[in-house]
Amino acid sequence: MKSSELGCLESGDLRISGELICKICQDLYNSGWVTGTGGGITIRSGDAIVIAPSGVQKERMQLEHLFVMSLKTREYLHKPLQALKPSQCTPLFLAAYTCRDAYACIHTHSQEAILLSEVFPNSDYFSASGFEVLRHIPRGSKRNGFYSVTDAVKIPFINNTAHESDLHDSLKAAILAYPEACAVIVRDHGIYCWGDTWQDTKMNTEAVEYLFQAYLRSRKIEY
Ligand SMILES: CSCCC(=O)C(=O)COP(=O)(O)O
Ligand SMILES: [Zn+2]
Repeated sequence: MKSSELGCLESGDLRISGELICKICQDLYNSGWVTGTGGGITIRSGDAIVIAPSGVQKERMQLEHLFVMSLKTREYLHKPLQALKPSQCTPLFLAAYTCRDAYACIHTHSQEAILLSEVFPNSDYFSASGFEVLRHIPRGSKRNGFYSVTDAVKIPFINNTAHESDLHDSLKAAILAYPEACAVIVRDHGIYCWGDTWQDTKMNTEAVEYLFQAYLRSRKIEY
């Protein structure tokens, strides 16, 4: 790959963000959260956002597969030379950027999100209290502080749709309705989780998914 074919991904913060997207997707794959091309991540650099391509094995992506879009104009500043399409998650990622001024957003296809959808078939949100990991989950943004062990976190559910992009309106409504949530659960599909930096987004995702695992295992012990 000639470096000139990378366009604005060739150097600087955008290259760093692109390399992070490829590396973090390997981490997410190893956690079982982005298998079978599902899931993904976007990272912002100023007004530009770096987006993964659609329908590819996210754990095997390289810089030359990525897209760069202007958050302001929504025009693509760079597209890969290969015939790839931007992730179907792009409209959902944009909702996290515009509604929460996020600096990154992760979409997982975790099995725990699916199991919680079954445990709470009619609830508007998932709620849990009494777990130490709550201290690692921000109240929407770390600017608002973090939950305490005795607080009850609320993470909203939205119903899944036939196409990822059809989730946009319900995801945006849930983000706005639950200002103290840093994630939304898409029933029988996965989660969208965001943060004030890429590090916070990765940590928030790990904390939320850990909470789901601990909650589900604690219920299994009850039985
Ligand atoms: C087979 S996964 C269907 C799309 C989806 O839910 C997803 O998370 C990944 O979409 P992408 O366009 O990024 O492959
Ligand atoms: Zn998905």
